[in-house]
Amino acid sequence: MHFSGSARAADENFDYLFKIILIGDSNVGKTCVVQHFKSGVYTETQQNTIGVDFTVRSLDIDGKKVKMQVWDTAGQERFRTITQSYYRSAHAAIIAYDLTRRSTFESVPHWIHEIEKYGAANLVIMLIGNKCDLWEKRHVLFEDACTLAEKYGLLAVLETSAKESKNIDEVFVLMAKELIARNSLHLYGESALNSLPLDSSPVLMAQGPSEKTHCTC
Ligand SMILES: Nc1nc2c(ncn2[C@@H]2O[C@H](COP(=O)(O)OP(=O)(O)OP(=O)(O)O)[C@@H](O)[C@H]2O)c(=O)[nH]1
Ligand SMILES: [Mg+2]
Repeated sequence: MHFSGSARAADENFDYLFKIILIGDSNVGKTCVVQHFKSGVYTETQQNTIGVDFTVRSLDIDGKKVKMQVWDTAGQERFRTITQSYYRSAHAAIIAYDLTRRSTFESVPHWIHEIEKYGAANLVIMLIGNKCDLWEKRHVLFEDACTLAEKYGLLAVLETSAKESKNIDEVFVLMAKELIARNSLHLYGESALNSLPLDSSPVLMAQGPSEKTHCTC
């Protein structure tokens, strides 16, 4: 198990700390997504993750410092018992599939059941379809992902590309905003309800924030 995050003293000042677990089948690109989020860099070949890797990046959301602690888990079956032990203390989960491999999308309900089994109640769940740069090899329609997200009450579906820098920061910013909103609700009770959107349907982003229904990447 590797721990790649550093906890320097300067990093200890923050308004919010959120722990996010990143799950999904092996080779869907979880590590590439996290590395891009951390450093803005895409590295072509990754080693399969062993156990769980730990990454931290702070975001500025409306003037608040939000520390995002991301647990990049191994998708390989043999590490399941290790990764399952991380669900309990996560605030949110991101499930990744590879939109060029249908089987990785068909595994998504399995990953949702894992969250229900091992995670805290009402964990925020987001779905990402990675490798949208390979649109010619697409085997999962964005519409199918939206249907699944609605069925399971997920927060959002975004199609991403770690390779071509598409929607990576958007995933984590959207998650941070949702967690801040929920945290405010917890702290301030019903008055905070007024600041939340009433529509609970998933946020759907095929590529950019302005394109909500189809993928052109
Ligand atoms: N074309 C393309 N390839 C990608 C993208 N993201 C990752 N890959 C490639 O997909 C392969 C798997 O990426 P990883 O990030 O190691 O996959 P993982 O989900 O972390 O796999 P495990 O650690 O085994 O769970 C690598 O060869 C990457 O270069 C992407 O956005 N586009
Ligand atoms: Mg990995």
